[in-house]
Parts: sequence; C-alpha cells; structure tokens
Amino acid sequence: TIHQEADFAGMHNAGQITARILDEIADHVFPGQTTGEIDRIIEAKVIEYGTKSATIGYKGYQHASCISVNHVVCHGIPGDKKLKDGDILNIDVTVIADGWFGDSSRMYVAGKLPRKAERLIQVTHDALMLGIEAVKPGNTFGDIGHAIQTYAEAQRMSVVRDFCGHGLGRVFHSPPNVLHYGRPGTGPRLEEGMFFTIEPMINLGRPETKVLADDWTAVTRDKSLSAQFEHSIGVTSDGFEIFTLSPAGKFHPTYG
Ligand SMILES: CCc1ccsc1-c1ccc(O)c(O)c1
Ligand SMILES: [Mn+2]
Ligand SMILES: [Mn+2]
Ligand SMILES: [Mn+2]
Repeated sequence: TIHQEADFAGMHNAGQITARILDEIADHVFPGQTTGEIDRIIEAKVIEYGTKSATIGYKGYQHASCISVNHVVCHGIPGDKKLKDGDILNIDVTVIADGWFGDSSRMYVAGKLPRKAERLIQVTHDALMLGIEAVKPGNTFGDIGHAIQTYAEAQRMSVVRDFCGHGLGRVFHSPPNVLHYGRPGTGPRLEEGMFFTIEPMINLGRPETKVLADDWTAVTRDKSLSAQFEHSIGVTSDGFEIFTLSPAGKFHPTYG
C-alpha cells in the first residue's frame, strides 16, 4: 500500500504511544519480576492510553506483548518465569490507535548487563539504524538487508533468516517481507508512502532457530544469546520517518 501525507500523522501517533509504553516499562524490569507481570502492566497501559492491542487475539495469541529472554529469538510468551540478574529480554508491543498500527520492540536487562550481552545489544541496535539509513525512494529492500547483514557479520555475529519485517499501516502485516539480509539493488524498490517494520534479530552464535512445543517460542538452535530491535518506518520524499522513536531517547538499556 502507498499511503498519503495525512497517513503519516496517524502512524506517528500510534508509534509514539507504543514508544511511550516501551519507555515506561523499563522501570518494571528487574530480577525476580515475572514476564507475565510485565505484560499485565503493558496491557493496562494500552487501555489507559486509549488504544487497542494488536496481538491479543492475533492468530490465537493472548497477550499484549511478546517477551523474549536470552536465547529466545522472538515470540516469547509472557508467563510465571522470574527474571534473574543479567537476563536480557526483548519486549515487543503493537498498539492500534485510530486504526493505525504502531509496532516496536527494544532490549532491556534485569539487573546488571553482562559484557557479552552489551556488545550484542549495541550491534543489534546499530544494525537496525544502519538498515533504516538505507531507506529512501529509489533504494531497494535488498539495500536495507545488505546494510544490516554486512555490519552484523563484520562484528562476527549472525543474522536470523527465519523471521522478517513486514508492511503495516491500517493492518498489522502486509507485503513486502522485509529481509534482514540481502544483496544491494535487489528486491522491491522503495517508494514514498510505503510503511513497514525493520526488526533484525542478531545472534552471538549461529543463525539457525527452532520453535518450541508451545508453537510460538523461537529459540537459537545453539542456545546462543539473541537480541532484536524493531521500528515502524515510513518512506518520505527524501528518506524516512521513524514512527516509534522514543521521545526521551531511551531506546536501549545503556540509556537507563
Ligand atoms: C504475538 C504476535 C505475533 C503472532 C504471530 S507473529 C507475531 C508477531 C510478533 C512480533 C512482531 O513484531 C510481529 O510483527 C508479529
Ligand atoms: Mn513487533
Ligand atoms: Mn513486527
Ligand atoms: Mn532474545
């Protein structure tokens, strides 16, 4: 879908509510806290801010967030699992505001951030931002994937291939699939008015994942740590707009 100028305001509003929830949840991440309690707080905020959860009821999923801890790559189900000191976790939230979807995720740490995890989180964040910097009309989706893949692999980390970003707007998921690897100049061309997410998952070890018996939780096959960041983006006449940027600049754990 190619959106119009006025649609950017709708996406910005939805994205900023998601960003605010992700800013505010940081204070609720600590050793001994359960992921189910974090999700309950998120769900209350989604309602408090006059929005709807995109994930509750989506394909049978029943939570307002996905919370993916350590070697969980994505789609971690909130539950009674207590966080322990040094756990890293991705919290992924999508709200619907006036029909527009704001989809974003960030990394958080319970207690003290282990050094190995600090590098993984920094590289994953920077890989997302490099992918975003490739967004402008005339570039292709392969340019986005190539920027992410070359940087992450230069840092001797790996890019998960089994999950990708997606078009969004007044729907949660639409074409194209936004791959986090690729060759420059290949894939569909970027056009002004396109809205999509970029949500790279980067592993300290091998790229391969598998889904657990709960049919949701994706983990690294080699049990290595995995991190992810996600933004919802719009293609503008000369570049991009990030709809889900934190107004407080609190996008990853070292910002406290
Ligand atoms: C829990 C929502 C869900 C269910 C099947 S895929 C999925 C999901 C989770 C996070 C996302 O960023 C996304 O685009 C989709
Ligand atoms: Mn998401
Ligand atoms: Mn997404
Ligand atoms: Mn993880």
